[in-house]
Amino acid sequence: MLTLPAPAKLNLFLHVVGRRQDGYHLLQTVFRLLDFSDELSFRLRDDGLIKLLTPVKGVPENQDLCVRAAKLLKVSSGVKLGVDIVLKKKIPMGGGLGGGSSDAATTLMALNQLWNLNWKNEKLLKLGLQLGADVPIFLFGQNAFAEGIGEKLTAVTLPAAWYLVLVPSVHVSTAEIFSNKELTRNTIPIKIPPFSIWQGHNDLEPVVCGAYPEVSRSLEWLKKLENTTIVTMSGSGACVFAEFPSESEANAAYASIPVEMKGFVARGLDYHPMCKSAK
Ligand SMILES: C[C@](O)(CO)[C@H](O)COP(=O)(O)OP(=O)(O)OC[C@H]1O[C@@H](n2ccc(N)nc2=O)[C@H](O)[C@@H]1O
Ligand SMILES: Nc1ncnc2c1ncn2[C@@H]1O[C@H](COP(=O)(O)OP(=O)(O)OP(=O)(O)O)[C@@H](O)[C@H]1O
Repeated sequence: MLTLPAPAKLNLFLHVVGRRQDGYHLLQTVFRLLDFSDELSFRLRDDGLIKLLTPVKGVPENQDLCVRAAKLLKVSSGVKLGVDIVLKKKIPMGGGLGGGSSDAATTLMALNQLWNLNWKNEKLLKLGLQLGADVPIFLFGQNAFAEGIGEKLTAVTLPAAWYLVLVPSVHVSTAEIFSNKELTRNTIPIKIPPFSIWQGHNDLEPVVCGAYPEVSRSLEWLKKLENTTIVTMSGSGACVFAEFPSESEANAAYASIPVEMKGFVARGLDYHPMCKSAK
């Protein structure tokens, strides 16, 4: 068994700067990888079948992003092998933390190894984008400024930081938020680095807060905390987070969350845990 992590991400800001003709939105965002991961295990099969031994509740096996990733790589590479996958989910689903996309990226990297394909990272990145706009960042393997629909990536160095992430108990559909009439799509594009991560905002946040009062309440609660450097929503929500310069400040804030709120503290990473540079 090959066991590997699939980390979560945060969008430190998320600007919607336009819309493509196919309806996809042009974004500018900074992705930060988190020390908070799903765990995937892979066992080679020589009968060519792709099996998820631990189906996720509510997600049919053939729609699970790791199964879709494995099937796409199998068809694209023409390999005759298969795989058994065991997925231990920890990242909240539909939370804006990119869990499904990260599972897909880890699957692509694992099978590239297990099936001896030796595909270059760039080729995997292109394939990954077919599965979702958030897949490329996990294959890129380090914090990045992203443009386009999330696939034009420039590495960025971010300060050490800890995050208190609140997980409202609502599921937000990314497609629904992007298609909302109230969404503004005209934030003025910023120049590629240098820029300040602290001066950004998330254009999807007012739309999600309008539709889901629990997200709004969680955000308001975070905004009252002291010593935060960023307070915003990640991706299309529902998760919201506060950034702190130290672990003790993040833990102190976590200790004070009201009983009805759920969350966790995680350290910001510099690299994906599967990246050589991370070791
Ligand atoms: C909001 C973010 O999480 C920010 O990182 C991503 O842009 C979303 O990435 P994702 O979850 O991988 O999204 P996808 O599975 O590619 O797209 C889901 C749906 O969201 C909408 N969508 C997504 C990304 C984008 N740049 N513009 C869009 O309009 C499209 O309607 C699409 O059908
Ligand atoms: N392995 C998987 N893990 C989580 N969700 C999956 C998986 N495979 C498919 N899905 C589907 O994808 C949807 C979005 O999942 P995910 O947890 O990646 O959302 P998200 O964090 O909001 O994504 P993003 O930040 O990329 O918008 C889920 O509601 C689920 O139906």
